[in-house]
Amino acid sequence: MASSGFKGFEELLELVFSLPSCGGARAQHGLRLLPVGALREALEAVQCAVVSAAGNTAFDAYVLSESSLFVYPSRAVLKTCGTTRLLRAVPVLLRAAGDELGLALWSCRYSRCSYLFPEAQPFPHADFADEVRYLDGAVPSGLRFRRASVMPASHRHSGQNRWHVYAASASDDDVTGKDDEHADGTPHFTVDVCMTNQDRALVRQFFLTPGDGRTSHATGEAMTAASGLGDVNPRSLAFGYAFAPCGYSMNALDGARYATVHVTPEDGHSYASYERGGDGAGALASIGKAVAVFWPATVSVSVCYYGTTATTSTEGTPQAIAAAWVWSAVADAVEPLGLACRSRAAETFPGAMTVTYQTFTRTPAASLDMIDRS
Ligand SMILES: C[S@@+](CC[C@H](N)C(=O)[O-])C[C@H]1O[C@@H](n2cnc3c(N)ncnc32)[C@H](O)[C@@H]1O
Repeated sequence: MASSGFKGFEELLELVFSLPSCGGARAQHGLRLLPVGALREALEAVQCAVVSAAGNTAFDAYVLSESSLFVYPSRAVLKTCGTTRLLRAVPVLLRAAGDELGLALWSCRYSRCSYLFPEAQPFPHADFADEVRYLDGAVPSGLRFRRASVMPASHRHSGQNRWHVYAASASDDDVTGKDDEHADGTPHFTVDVCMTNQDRALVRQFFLTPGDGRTSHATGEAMTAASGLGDVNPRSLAFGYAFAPCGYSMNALDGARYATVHVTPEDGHSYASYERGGDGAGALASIGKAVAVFWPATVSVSVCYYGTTATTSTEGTPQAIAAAWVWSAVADAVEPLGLACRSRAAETFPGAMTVTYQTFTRTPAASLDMIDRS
């Protein structure tokens, strides 16, 4: 943990592998067949550990001491925070997937917001240029389409949060056909919400009560229900975990869709994140509910989606969705909570991936009464 407090914004890594086309267990279960020892080695390199695990027919979900890991047959999504070294997992996972399962990397995506305490980060995380160099050296040369960017391109003011994205792909076409989530036609869409300066009374719910003799899982479950987080994605099965003396992490599973929430409630550097991967409409609709749980003074929302499969025309054919449509859907979810959009950006990356980024701050006229908690 950073000496100046928990660092807030997490970093997110998504690795997508090509599954064998010949059928069999490796094609069906892919990365889910990785030995426990390989996952442990990757997490040791990152300097975090599993505190809780769950799974369904589509994927495995792990709550970590520092955030979360999701393992699908062809995809690993690793989110970490604090002073972990997320990128150290890349060579370990690539080697294990190749040696143990014969799987080759198809695409890599890394993203993060500006750090609250960049000086507390270990190499290569203190500087985005170092992170990009590290990733360029770690991913196979066959991923020849590569791009790194910081959004928005220019600062409006010092201290403005910006979204850092690196993507590398074996193809410049839409990669979603490689993704197990698409086997059932579900489009690939990830929403990342970062919230700071939450309402103090609301985040007090994520402190343990002195003398509470329950387990971290039981208290986490109670926090999920009491905070309203359990209603954000009501169809999903949520696994909450309470840290001592405060802090909360939760993974939720709903078919091939995941959601994850991480809360640092300490005064002075309070932070919460909400991420949901899966279908576009459901993910966008859930943003407002997640923000309402924390009522933060500042919010940033990043949406990542793949070009041609995110929506369907009236004729039933896939069509690209415009970044402007995503901006407007995000604003419709967040602005009724008394937050106003301060900046927005959109860029395309290898693999026909589009990333949008918007920042919002609470308006002077906003009040908690604007939130419908029914
Ligand atoms: C739930 S994690 C979420 C991290 C979040 N992504 C961040 O960077 O702020 C952090 C919260 O759990 C608390 N915590 C307590 N023990 C912890 C531990 N062993 N590892 C990580 N966090 C711990 C921290 O004080 C903090 O409030």
